[in-house]
Amino acid sequence: MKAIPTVEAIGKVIAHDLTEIRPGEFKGAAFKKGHVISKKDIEHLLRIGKEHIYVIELKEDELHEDDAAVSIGELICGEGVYFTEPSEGKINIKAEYNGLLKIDRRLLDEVNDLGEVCLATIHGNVNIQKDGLIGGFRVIPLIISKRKLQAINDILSTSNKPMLRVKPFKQLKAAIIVTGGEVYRGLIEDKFGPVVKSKLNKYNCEVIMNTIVPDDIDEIKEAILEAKTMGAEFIVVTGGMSVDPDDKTPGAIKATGAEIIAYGTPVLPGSMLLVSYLDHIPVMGLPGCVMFSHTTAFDILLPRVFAGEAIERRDITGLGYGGQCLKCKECSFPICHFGKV
Ligand SMILES: Nc1nc2c(c(=O)[nH]1)N[C@H]1C(S)=C(S)[C@@H](COP(=O)(O)OP(=O)(O)OC[C@H]3O[C@@H](n4cnc5c(N)ncnc54)[C@H](O)[C@@H]3O)O[C@H]1N2
Ligand code: MOO
Repeated sequence: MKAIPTVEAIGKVIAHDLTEIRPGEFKGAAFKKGHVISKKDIEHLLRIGKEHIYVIELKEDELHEDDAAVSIGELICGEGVYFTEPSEGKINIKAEYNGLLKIDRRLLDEVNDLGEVCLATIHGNVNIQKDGLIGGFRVIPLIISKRKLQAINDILSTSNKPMLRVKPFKQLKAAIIVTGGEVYRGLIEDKFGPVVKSKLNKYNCEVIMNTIVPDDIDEIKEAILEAKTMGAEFIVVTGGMSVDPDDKTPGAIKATGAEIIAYGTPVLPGSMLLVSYLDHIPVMGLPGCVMFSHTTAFDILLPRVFAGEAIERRDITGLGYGGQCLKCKECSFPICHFGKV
């Protein structure tokens, strides 16, 4: 810190907040610590009685916190991610459009581990809305060494993908196949199809087939294969997922030749969910709880399906940590721990 005449301070960084009081009108910081003094500020500074001020002198290899935040924002924000103007050294990081938020956790941890920086985010793999807040970045001190910026750059260059990205959702054609003899015979009204449809509609999805079949392996299998022939890019089969003799859905999905990624997910509700791929088309078996519960394993996986991600076994088995829904009175998912790993 160094005291200099105010008239010589253009381009210098103010070392602490400077208070202005205009009786009956205003009391507060006229200039914040860290502010870079411009020509138009000089008159204002003199008006509040500052003929000399303490400034921080940036050395050749140092950066002001605002400049550091902008430089790092440019390094970490990839496709579909933008950041706001720095304010008090902090940028907010937001989504350019709706999509699946991807965060490289290793890069995030390594950057924070450097010290003197703070990069905080929400969890990844969630459906993020346009302009939704992804996180914030600031450097901890008022000035930071350019070497730190280089170190961050070095960490980020160990990956061929940016740390933060938003994958746009695809407009998939979907098929809903409702199983259950009681529904097929009209003993009860189908309540499952509409629940699934409304969940798919949130992703601008076109439902090209919506059919009801009895608990019969061949009929369910044929319906799945027909959906594929019709051009379905996502096939959902409801009901018949547990252990009763009439529960035929897992067997029927298998009989189509689909590769079963997981039958059973460590998620409650949603434990009996099945994820498979039939020639790269995701085919899911949905247990009764998806109709009954507000939020289940199905909601956790949907954004990934619509972003075109291939779901692997480890993606499913890793859901146990954070896989218990607390069934809050008002569901705030995805703004909760559910489905976050
Ligand atoms: N012994 C065990 N029993 C159950 C287990 C288990 O692990 N061991 N898991 C439970 C869990 S978890 C769930 S979830 C359900 C899964 O049920 P299913 O997917 O087999 O559902 P269904 O038996 O087909 O139906 C259950 C219930 O829901 C009604 N239903 C089904 N489809 C429709 C529809 N389209 N519209 C209206 N209502 C529908 C159906 O009539 C039944 O009442 O299994 C537990 N059991
Ligand atoms: O598939 Mo069930 O949730 O766990 O109710």
